[in-house]
Amino acid sequence: MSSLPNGERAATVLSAAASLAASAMLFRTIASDLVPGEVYGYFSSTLHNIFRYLSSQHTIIIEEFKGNQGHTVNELIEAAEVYLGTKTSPAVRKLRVGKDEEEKKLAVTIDGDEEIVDVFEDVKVTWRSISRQVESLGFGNMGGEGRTFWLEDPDETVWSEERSYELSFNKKHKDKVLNSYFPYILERAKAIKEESKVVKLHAVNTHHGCWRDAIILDHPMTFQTLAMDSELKMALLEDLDNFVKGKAFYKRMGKTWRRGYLLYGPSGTGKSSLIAAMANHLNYDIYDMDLTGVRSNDDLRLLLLAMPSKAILVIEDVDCVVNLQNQEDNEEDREDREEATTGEPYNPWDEDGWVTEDEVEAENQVTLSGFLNLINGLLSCCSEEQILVFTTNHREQLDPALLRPGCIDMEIHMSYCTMSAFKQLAWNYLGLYDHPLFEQIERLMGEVKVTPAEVAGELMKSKDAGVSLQGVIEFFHKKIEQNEAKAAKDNGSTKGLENI
Ligand SMILES: Nc1ncnc2c1ncn2[C@@H]1O[C@H](COP(=O)(O)OP(=O)(O)OP(=O)(O)O)[C@@H](O)[C@H]1O
Repeated sequence: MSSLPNGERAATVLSAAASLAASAMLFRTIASDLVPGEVYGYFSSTLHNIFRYLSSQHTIIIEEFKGNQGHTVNELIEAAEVYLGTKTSPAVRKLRVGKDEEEKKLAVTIDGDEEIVDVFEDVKVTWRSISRQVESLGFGNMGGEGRTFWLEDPDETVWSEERSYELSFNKKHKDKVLNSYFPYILERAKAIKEESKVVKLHAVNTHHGCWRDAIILDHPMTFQTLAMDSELKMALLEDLDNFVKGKAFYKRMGKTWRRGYLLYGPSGTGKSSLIAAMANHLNYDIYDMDLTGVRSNDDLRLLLLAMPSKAILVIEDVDCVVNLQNQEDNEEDREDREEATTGEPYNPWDEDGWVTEDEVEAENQVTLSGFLNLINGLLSCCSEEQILVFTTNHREQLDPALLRPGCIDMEIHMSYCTMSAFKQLAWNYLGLYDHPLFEQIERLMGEVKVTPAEVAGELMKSKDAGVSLQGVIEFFHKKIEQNEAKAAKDNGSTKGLENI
């Protein structure tokens, strides 16, 4: 046992440690001074390889940028960030949280130097996030997609953060990690982003023949709140879900991964509401195309090509596009008219042998058959996972070409309000399952047709269930009276005609 007092003993220990460190440094300096560089390098890399060989672990590094210039953001690092954001544990001390307007949920990512353990098919993978400050000349990076920026002065230097991930796992699983785990992460990250994305509505910019900047579709309608025949609703939901899962099926059949629906029924029966419910259910954006506003087949082609997958193309009131349906007949009429005016056979060529401007314009006009040819030809090879929805209030006026399978695969009749639809509306607006006045309403519903929109309008007038339902009953009576008055008037005018 030392007989030195405590203070002196500590001083002795410190001075011994200092001299040991100094000796180690001196030894390293002498070794690197005396041993030639190549030999020193050879030994150190051999030692490193021996350690690597002896270790059962394999390490993969995922860097933020890839490519020769190192300016292309690595897709895998972004996918890893999204994926690891769902794998955080209380042990992770630092997280980055953000949300942009186009996301429904918060985006969580790990920040700084952190470690996360993930298990994939019994393979334990340890992730380490590394962030380091790098000096860059002429361009800067603020981290993340598209955040590389060029500086005005190319000689200016900025410091920016560069992220990377280091994964380690048992080396016997190297193939599994490369061939199954990474593709799984890419898929999962895509799905996580899809779940979080908000639904948007795109409309055509008729001046420029392109899609306008989209707006967020904040439509509350869902299949839970939509009032329609419950069997039809179930059938449609099943059809949509089968479509989403049908990639392999469509590929096997050699068919384009696309499904067409026709929604028909009177105004106010919920066709637009159903489209919103479909978009919310699938989380697909809506591309609302007014075909009469599309100037030419060329514009139409570009618009269709610009539509991504997971999209719903909506052509509303397709019966009103009557000119479009008859455009080919109109074309013949135009030629006949010109022949009658000029008294000469119709000639599409000018005196220099060029096709006239009128002719070019007429040729380029959008027609229904042109539209159908485009979606069956061009779209079928350039797109997938798209839904076409046509709506009409007058199914009987549609061109039979449109109703052929391959264009419209399922027809959905949106009918006047039925009792089951009424109950759904009463639940939506008043939170009612049942009420003594329902019986009277059911009886009246057998006497007169009302649309769900009309019923919804009445139910909205009061929060008091009794007052609101009484309002619906009065509405029914008024409608019956109006119908009777109209029938009497029509009857009167027919009798009048008979007497002539
Ligand atoms: N089936 C329904 N379920 C729930 N609400 C409905 C339904 N039908 C109509 N409504 C209500 O009525 C409003 C108008 O309906 P919607 O625009 O969907 O009808 P529509 O058939 O598309 O009419 P239009 O043919 O005139 O475009 C909706 O915003 C909704 O509040």
